[in-house]
Amino acid sequence: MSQVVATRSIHSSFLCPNPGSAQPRAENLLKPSTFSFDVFSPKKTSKAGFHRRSCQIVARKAALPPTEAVPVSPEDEIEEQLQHLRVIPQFGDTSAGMWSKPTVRRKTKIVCTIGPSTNTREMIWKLAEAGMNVARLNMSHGDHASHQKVIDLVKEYNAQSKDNVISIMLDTKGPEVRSGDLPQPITLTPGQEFTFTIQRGVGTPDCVSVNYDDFVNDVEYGDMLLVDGGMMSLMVKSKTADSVKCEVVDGGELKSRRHLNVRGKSATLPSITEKDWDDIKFGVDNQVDFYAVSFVKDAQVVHELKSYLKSCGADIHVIVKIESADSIPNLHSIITASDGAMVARGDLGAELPIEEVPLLQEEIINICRSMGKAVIVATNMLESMIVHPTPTRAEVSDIAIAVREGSDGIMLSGETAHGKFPLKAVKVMHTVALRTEATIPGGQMPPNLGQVFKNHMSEMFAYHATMMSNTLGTSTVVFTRSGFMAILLSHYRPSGTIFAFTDNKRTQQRLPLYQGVCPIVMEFSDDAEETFAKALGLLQKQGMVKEGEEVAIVQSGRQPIWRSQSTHNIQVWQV
Ligand SMILES: Nc1ncnc2c1ncn2[C@@H]1O[C@H](COP(=O)(O)OP(=O)(O)OP(=O)(O)O)[C@@H](O)[C@H]1O
Ligand SMILES: CC(=O)C(=O)O
Repeated sequence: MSQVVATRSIHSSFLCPNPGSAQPRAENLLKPSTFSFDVFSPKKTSKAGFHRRSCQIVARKAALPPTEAVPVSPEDEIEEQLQHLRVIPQFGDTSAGMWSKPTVRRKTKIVCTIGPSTNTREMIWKLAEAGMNVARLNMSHGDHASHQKVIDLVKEYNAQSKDNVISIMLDTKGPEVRSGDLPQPITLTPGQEFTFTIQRGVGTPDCVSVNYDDFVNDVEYGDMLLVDGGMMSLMVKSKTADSVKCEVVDGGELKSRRHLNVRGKSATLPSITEKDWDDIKFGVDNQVDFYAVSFVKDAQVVHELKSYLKSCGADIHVIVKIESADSIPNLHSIITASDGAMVARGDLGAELPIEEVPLLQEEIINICRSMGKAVIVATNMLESMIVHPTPTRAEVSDIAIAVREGSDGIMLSGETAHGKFPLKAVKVMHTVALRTEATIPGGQMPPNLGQVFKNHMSEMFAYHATMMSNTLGTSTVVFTRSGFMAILLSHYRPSGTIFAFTDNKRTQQRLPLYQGVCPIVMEFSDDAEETFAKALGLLQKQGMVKEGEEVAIVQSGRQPIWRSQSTHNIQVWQV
């Protein structure tokens, strides 16, 4: 087995699948003068019989003479392995084997809103097996008892599942403005006069209550009011101290408790209402994994929530929902303060002109990718599947675009909450994402590579592990306590799966949202090699890797597990 060693540059020896402009920049940013690299090429057999045969790259801070050595040995099997990665899955592919589990093989993660169609034990199990990675609880609907039941079921699923884990995301109601209850739906016709009042309990054919006292102050003559994100629209004509008189522009059937937005304006309500704080506390008590915070307008609210969570010792990550017109000028600071963002296209397309939505989607994904934050694209992704068993072509294209743009997650709302075909919707999303991913070249780097994380050494190792696994066509195995290194690797979007081993259940629970990460909980022993061998044995037993396959093992990150404080390394092991 030949082994070629390059001694000059660690980068020039790697075959970059995407030799674009990011490469030279990456080299400059990531080439530290104070680190050295060793390659250990002899074939070794570990205690458990695995071969650590290809190479081991180790960096120690200024501890070794400044020589650099790296293997550049695309071996005979590599083309075969790359071919394997290029295999294009077909609709309904049920082939067993190393990649048969949808949740392992697909990289883009699926978020499912749980509601009346899916809140049973049977449906949670079926959704999980069909490919759900994150269960979303929408606090605009249901009560704590119904959400508690879902949380308990997801936790029960996680406890019994050997190789799959579902995160729980609690989505706050936020300062939603809604119309009041009506005894029966009202038909609104274009040109008709219709009034919204802040008086409570009004529901007649020409006037209905709104749940927000400042509504009259927030709207002005000429404003366009949208019902249900634009299903109907009304132009403001005049107002009094307690009511707003409108003319119907686009008519339809107005039902009880419908969403109201003012085109181009956000309500002057706080992003986190009293109800939201109550729901957040419910999330802390139940140790959910993520909050999706509705109608965030500035970073201040994220800081406030994070300091509350810190004060209660809660390890829950914060995803900001970008859906408010006021959030757009503050996108950078809001996303910087958060752990990720959701492109909440429903309200976003109501508060802003609808043609802005695809542009903002791309911009938000790019900002998140460049900051190493998670990003989810949400709403209407398979809307027609609420009532039909097959999607429209436009919906399929919409999923493909979100995947190509590099979203970590894609979300189903009404499709799984109250739709007729929740499982089919998940399967369509899975298949479309998988098919699209098969066409994306590996190694597409975020634009400001090397500048995001202060922990430069970990970033460099994430970069090199990605290059190495892409070149050799291997998966990556990482050992992580906080999840940091797995998230960092995901940020580099390696072609193979990132198997993230952790001894922390909370970390395992959080990682399913991240692109390409397959989290596995396992006890770590005091001996690194023994732990590596145990991890590979487990992957092999679950059919996630097969005998003879190579994997890149990364030891890096903020908190050393076995290595000494200043030593990081990448090894290639053969199963
Ligand atoms: N926990 C729940 N209990 C009951 N119904 C639910 C629940 N979650 C969602 N739904 C139903 O599924 C629909 C779609 O869910 P989604 O999360 O998209 O709600 P939404 O964005 O708040 O929509 P809407 O404006 O209709 O409330 C909701 O409108 C609601 O009818
Ligand atoms: C998801 C959500 O809240 C929206 O699209 O508005």
